[in-house]
Amino acid sequence: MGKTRLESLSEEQRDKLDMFAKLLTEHNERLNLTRIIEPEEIKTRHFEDSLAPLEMLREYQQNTDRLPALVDIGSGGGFPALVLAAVLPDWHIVSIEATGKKADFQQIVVEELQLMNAEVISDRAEEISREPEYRETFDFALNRAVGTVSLVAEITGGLVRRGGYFLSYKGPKVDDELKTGVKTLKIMGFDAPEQISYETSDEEAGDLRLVRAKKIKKTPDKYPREFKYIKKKHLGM
Ligand SMILES: C[S@@+](CC[C@H](N)C(=O)[O-])C[C@H]1O[C@@H](n2cnc3c(N)ncnc32)[C@H](O)[C@@H]1O
Repeated sequence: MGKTRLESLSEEQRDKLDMFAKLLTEHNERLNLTRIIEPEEIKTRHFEDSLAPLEMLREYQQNTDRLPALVDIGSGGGFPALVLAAVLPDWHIVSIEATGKKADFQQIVVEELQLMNAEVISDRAEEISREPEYRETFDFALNRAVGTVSLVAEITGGLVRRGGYFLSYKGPKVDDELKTGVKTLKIMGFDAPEQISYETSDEEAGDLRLVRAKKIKKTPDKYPREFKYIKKKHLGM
């Protein structure tokens, strides 16, 4: 394999990620942020994995004359949102996390790493998705390990501007999820999704894929529904 995504970062960016790993280890026992605690695993399974769309995001940035914005929902201990914020200083990065103590930890990371481009919101993504301030404003809406494509598409679809993208970090089970997910994405205003395989230097990581769909139409105002309805019956089922 050529240079890993981590090796291609600047020394300053790698120092920030080292500081992030230290904070994660220090706070993990009290907050139960992650089961991944070995330093090498934090590097590959959290940092390198979070950086999977880095080239795609850089390319998108080169083709826009605005400062781009990205939202990550259900970011837990800050993945992928704050890793991307540490290496993409020109992007405005919003991290939405429902559990208050995890969002508080992320705020500590933002302050310690001086991530001026990052904003942490302690709330449910479907609530923020209905807010006019955020509705249809993001170039990318990301999610990793939050729920099925259908569930996250309804929760985040309304946050994406036309021409922007839905992006989900997934594994081989996604083929099954996409049976309903494709329909949900269409209802939310997206084109048919594509799958992009990627690797990290963790040889046991298995089959890793990014699912990406482009927003081509405005999301109908009635979505997302309240969470109890989303959970009861996925859109597109
Ligand atoms: C399994 S963790 C994944 C954390 C992180 N994305 C990662 O990959 O390490 C899922 C997180 O999503 C959060 N979450 C679940 N539903 C959410 C929602 N509707 N809005 C915001 N956060 C949500 C949970 O609180 C939890 O921290």
